[in-house]
Amino acid sequence: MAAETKSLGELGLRAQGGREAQVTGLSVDSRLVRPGHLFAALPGTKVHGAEFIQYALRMEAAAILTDREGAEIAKAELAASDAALIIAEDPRQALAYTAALWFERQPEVVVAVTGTSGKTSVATFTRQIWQALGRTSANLGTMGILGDYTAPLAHTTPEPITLHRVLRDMADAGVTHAAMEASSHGLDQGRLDGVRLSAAAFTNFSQDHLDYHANFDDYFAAKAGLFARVLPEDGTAVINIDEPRGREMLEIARGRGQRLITVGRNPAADLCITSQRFDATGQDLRFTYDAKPHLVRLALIGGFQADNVLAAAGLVIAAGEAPEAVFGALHTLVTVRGRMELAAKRDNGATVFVDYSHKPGALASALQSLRPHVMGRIVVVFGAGGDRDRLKRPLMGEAAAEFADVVIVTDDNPRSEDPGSIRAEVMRGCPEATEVGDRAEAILRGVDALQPGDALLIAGKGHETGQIVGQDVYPFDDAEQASVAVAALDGKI
Ligand SMILES: CC(=O)N[C@H]1[C@@H](OP(=O)(O)OP(=O)(O)OC[C@H]2O[C@@H](n3ccc(=O)[nH]c3=O)[C@H](O)[C@@H]2O)O[C@H](CO)[C@@H](O)[C@@H]1O[C@H](C)C(=O)N[C@@H](C)C(=O)N[C@H](CCC(=O)O)C(=O)O
Ligand SMILES: Nc1ncnc2c1ncn2[C@@H]1O[C@H](COP(=O)(O)OP(=O)(O)OP(=O)(O)O)[C@@H](O)[C@H]1O
Ligand SMILES: N[C@H](CCC[C@H](N)C(=O)O)C(=O)O
Ligand SMILES: [Mg+2]
Repeated sequence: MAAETKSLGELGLRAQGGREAQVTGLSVDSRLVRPGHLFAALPGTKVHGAEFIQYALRMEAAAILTDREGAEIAKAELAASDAALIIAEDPRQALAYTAALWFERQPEVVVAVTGTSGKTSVATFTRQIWQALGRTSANLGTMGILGDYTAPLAHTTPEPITLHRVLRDMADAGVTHAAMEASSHGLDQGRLDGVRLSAAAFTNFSQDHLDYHANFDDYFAAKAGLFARVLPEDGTAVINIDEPRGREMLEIARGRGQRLITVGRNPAADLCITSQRFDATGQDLRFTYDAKPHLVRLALIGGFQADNVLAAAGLVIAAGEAPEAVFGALHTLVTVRGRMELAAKRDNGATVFVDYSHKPGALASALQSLRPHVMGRIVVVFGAGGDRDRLKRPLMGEAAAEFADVVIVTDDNPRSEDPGSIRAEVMRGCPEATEVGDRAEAILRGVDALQPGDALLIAGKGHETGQIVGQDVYPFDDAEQASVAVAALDGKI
C-alpha cells in the first residue's frame, strides 16, 4: 500500500513563497522525523525546537512549521534547504489544527472536562453513562483510554499528534462517544485545539501546577481557554457554579454564546444537589433538574462524587441524550479506580480507602468528604511528589492536620529529590504527624491504628502502580499494600 501523503493545502497550511510540499507524516520531535515529514519546531520551556531543524532537514523533512523566532534561529539551514517553511503566530495551535486534518476522523461526539480536581472522575462517569445507554464510548486521560476501546497514554492530554492518532483509532474502532480530560498544560499548549467538541465542563479550581504556570491567574486563564477558545459557539458549557471562579467561567461561556448547564448546590443551578445522605457503602442523592426532583442511590464514597456525577450527566445531556434516560443510568455508576476506592476492610469493620488526592484542595476535600461515611476516627497516610510544585507540600500537611485525626507522612514518588527533605516540607504543615519514610510500612502502621468504626485514607497515588525513586520505578500499589497489611494484621498470612 502506498504511504498516505497530503499536500500543505489539504493540511490548511500556507508556506512562505507559496511553496507546495507533499507531506508523509507529522512529528514534533526531531528524533522521530522520517523522509517527507512535516516537523513542528515549537518554542519549548527548555529549548526552542528550531535548534533541531538541522537534524529534521538531514532526515529529509519536507516542511518545517515554526514561529518567527524559530525561523530566525534556523535561518542558515532553512536557506540552504528546499523544504517548505510555514511560519505561524502560534505554531502549537497550528500543529493542533494540522494534526486534526492529517488524521481526519474523530468520534462523532467528543466532550472535554477541565478543573483542578475531578477530571478523570467526570470523564469516567460520562463514559459509564454512555455505555449504560448503549453507546460505544471511551474516556481518555490520566489512566489512558478506557471503556469500549483501551490503550495506554503517557499524558493526561497528549500532544496533538498522539491525541489525533488515538481519536482516529477510536473512531475507526467504532467509538462514537468520547470524553477527554483537558489538563491545564494541555490547554496552555493548545494540544486539543483541533478537537471538535460538543460540550465542555468545568469542575473546580484550587492550587496546583504553580511549578509550570507563573501564578494563579495564569493557571485559571489556561483552564478558561477551554471555553474561551476550544469549545465552539454552538457547544454547551457545563459549569459548577458553587466554585467561586465558576462565575467567571460562566461569563466567558456566556460571552461566547454557548448554551449553559449549571451544576451545584446553589439553588440557581440547573442540575441542583438538594440533599445527600451518607452511609458506609455510598450515598443517596437528591437533586433537581429543571426544578423537577430526582432521587438516586450512588455506590460512591464522598460528597464531591455527586458533583462529578452531575457534571457527567450534564455533559451527556449536552451531547444529546434524554435527561430522564441519563438519570435512570446513574445508579449503575461504579467507583473510578483509585478515587475513594474501598481497598480493604479489617475484621473489626474498619475500612481502608485509596484516593488520588495529591494536591492540598483535593486532600482536604477527600478527608472532609470521608467524614460523614465514618463513625470513628480518620487516619491518613500521604506524602508529596518530588520534582513537582513545592509550594503545595506544607499546605497538604495543613489539610491533613485539619481534617484527619491521625496523620502519617510518607513518601510519594520522591523522583530526583531527597525524600527526607520532601517529608520535612510536608511536616511544616503538620508538625504533630508521625513520619514513616517507607510507604509500605506507613500503610501497615496506618492499618494497625484502626479501631472499630475507624477509616484509613491512603492518599496521593490512586491508580499508580509504581514508586519513583531517582530514576527507578519500584512496583507499588496502595490498594494491594492495604490488602497485604490487613491480611497480615488480621492473621490471614
Ligand atoms: C512541561 C511540558 O508540558 N512540556 C511539553 C513541551 O515540551 P517543552 O516545551 O518543555 O520541550 P523542550 O524540551 O523545551 O523542547 C522544545 C521542543 O524541542 C523538541 N525537541 C527536543 C529535543 C530533541 O532532540 N528534538 C526535538 O525536536 C521537543 O519535542 C519540543 O517540541 O512540549 C512538548 C511537545 O508538545 C511536550 O511533549 C512536553 O510535555 C512533557 C513531555 C511533559 O512531561 N508534560 C507534562 C508536565 C504534562 O503535560 N502534564 C499534563 C498534566 C499533568 C497533571 O495534570 O498533573 C498532561 O496533560 O499530562
Ligand atoms: N469534584 C471534586 N471536588 C473536590 N475534590 C475532588 C473532586 N473530584 C475528585 N476530587 C479529588 O481529587 C482526586 C483526583 O480526582 P480525579 O482523578 O478525578 O481528578 P483529576 O482532575 O483528573 O486529577 P489529575 O489532574 O491529577 O489527573 C480524587 O482522588 C479526589 O480526592
Ligand atoms: N500527574 C501528576 C500526578 C502526581 C501524583 C503523585 N503521586 C506524585 O507523584 O506527585 C504529576 O505527575 O504531577
Ligand atoms: Mg486526571
